[in-house]
Amino acid sequence: EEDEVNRSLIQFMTNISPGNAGRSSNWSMNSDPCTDKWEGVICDSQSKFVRKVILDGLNLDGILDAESLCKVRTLAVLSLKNNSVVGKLPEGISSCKRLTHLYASGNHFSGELPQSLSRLSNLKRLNISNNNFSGVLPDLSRISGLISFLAQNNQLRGEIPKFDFSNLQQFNVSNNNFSGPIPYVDGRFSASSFSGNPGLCGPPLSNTCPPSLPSKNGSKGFSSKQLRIYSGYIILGLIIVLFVFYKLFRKKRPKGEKVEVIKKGVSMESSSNKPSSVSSQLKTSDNRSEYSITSAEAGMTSSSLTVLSSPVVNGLRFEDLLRAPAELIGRGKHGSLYKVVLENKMVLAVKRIKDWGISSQDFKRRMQKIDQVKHPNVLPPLAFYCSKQEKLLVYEYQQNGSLFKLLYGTRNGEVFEWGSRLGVAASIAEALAFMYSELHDDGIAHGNLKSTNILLGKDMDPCISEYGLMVVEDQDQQFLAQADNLKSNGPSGYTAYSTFKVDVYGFGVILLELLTGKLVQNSGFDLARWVHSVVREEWTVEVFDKALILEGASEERMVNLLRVALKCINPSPGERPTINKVAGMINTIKEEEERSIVSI
Ligand SMILES: Nc1ncnc2c1ncn2[C@@H]1O[C@H](COP(=O)(O)OP(=O)(O)OP(=O)(O)O)[C@@H](O)[C@H]1O
Repeated sequence: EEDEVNRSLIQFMTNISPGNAGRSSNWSMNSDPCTDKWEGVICDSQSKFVRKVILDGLNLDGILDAESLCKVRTLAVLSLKNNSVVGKLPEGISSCKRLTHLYASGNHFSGELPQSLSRLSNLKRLNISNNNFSGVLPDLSRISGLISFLAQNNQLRGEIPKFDFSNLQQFNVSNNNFSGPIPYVDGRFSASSFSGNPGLCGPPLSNTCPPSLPSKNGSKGFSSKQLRIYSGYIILGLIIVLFVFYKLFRKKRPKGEKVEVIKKGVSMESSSNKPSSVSSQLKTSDNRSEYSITSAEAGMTSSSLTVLSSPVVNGLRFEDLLRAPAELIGRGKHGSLYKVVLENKMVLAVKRIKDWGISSQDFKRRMQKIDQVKHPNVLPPLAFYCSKQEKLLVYEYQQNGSLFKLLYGTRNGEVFEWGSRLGVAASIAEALAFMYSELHDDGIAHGNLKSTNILLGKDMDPCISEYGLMVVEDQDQQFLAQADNLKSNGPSGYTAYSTFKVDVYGFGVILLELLTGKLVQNSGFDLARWVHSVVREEWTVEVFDKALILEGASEERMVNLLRVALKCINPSPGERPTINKVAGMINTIKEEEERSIVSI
């Protein structure tokens, strides 16, 4: 494999300097790029893996052969500043999956940027300024970790993608042919980042955008906002009519009959005789079920669905949920999860909670409390339904799956590299610290923290789901029993306090999973014990995920994170650090990591 790296690098060099201009002298097949210190090649501290290729200002006048270069799978930094490289930035650049820094400024690159560029999910800095690039930009806003994008002095056109400007430290697209409104830049960038694009408008430039054209299928002069308002009235009217019908209708029904939602194979706990008015229409295919309910019941039940503050599902009604096709996608200890596709194509995840002895009032209060605390890395509940028999929670469905799947599923050749893992750990810890600071007095912790409950958002940002839905997992039963004893004659809320400590344990297990890539089945205990036993022998790389070692991740920082994990899974809850402390420790590691990368 080493030979392959040598051959690939030399092939790359041959293509980028066909006339031998500026070719570094000591690249040859019978030497080693790391130990023989090839000019422009920088390796990891143990001289095992090529990390950076830096060939600035060498009059290179060939093409960028990404296919060869990207065979060096450990490459993180490519810098070709101020040469005369020609041709396109090739589609194959996306095979350099670990690339964090790509500097191509000051060359003669031309043509469109490849769409595949947006798949370089680990990219932090991208500089393509001072070239002849043309065409529209790929959707680089998908790269969530991007902190610098410099593209000034090209001939790029089209609209500027909706970057998350709050994450960007550097941004410049001046002197191109971009057009249309500038996305909201959060006051972070000035006109100079956008100037020299005659078609661009809106702040921070001083020209205002022309009013947008009315839509073609002209709704007789209604704006979409007006339309929404009017349709809201119509829906409200319908609900009132339904309600009146329901009142009239109910008088004729025998007393005591309960309305029930019946789903495939899962009949409701409360009564076994199905009321005649409920038809249960079930599809036979596995895992698919359809709820069905008569309009009279729909009229009644709609009043019990509480839609929370998120604007995403404005006007959602219980009937909408019942009518939509629902697919069972998980049946856990605490209930089942359905994927529900609404008529308007919106996809929801509906959690049906099993056996939770909480009163409706307490449940409501709890959900409303949680709804008031918002953090970008915590999936907010959109709505909940609560009756004696049934507790449902509605979330937005997350297409990108869970951390569990990312770690253990088939990865399609995607790498989940060290920097991203560290980022995930830091984001979750920070989000938890924030939630706790807001919800501590109410004693609402997560309660069921594990990698299936860490979902990945659109930009692969981690998102904690099912916050506050559960009370406490098993592993601390002993401690909880003690806590309960204390509680009966001690300060109230002690159990709640312990729930936060249980979360810290759960978080520690997630850290272990990130570090080892090993499966923690249901208990989490085996992995913890195994790690302890390996670590007792001596600090060793045995425990770490092979992929991390191969990538050349810093052993020192992995060990530091392992130390944090071990503190979190301390068998005695009182000894575990607070999540604030944990977040602080992880951030320190992350800062060290970032310093080590940026220092080129
Ligand atoms: N909002 C969502 N969008 C997409 N997938 C989700 C969503 N919520 C959960 N999932 C995924 O669906 C699967 C089933 O979820 P469920 O919550 O039933 O399982 P669990 O977390 O293992 O069990 P439990 O929470 O009951 O202990 C999990 O793999 C989870 O990652």
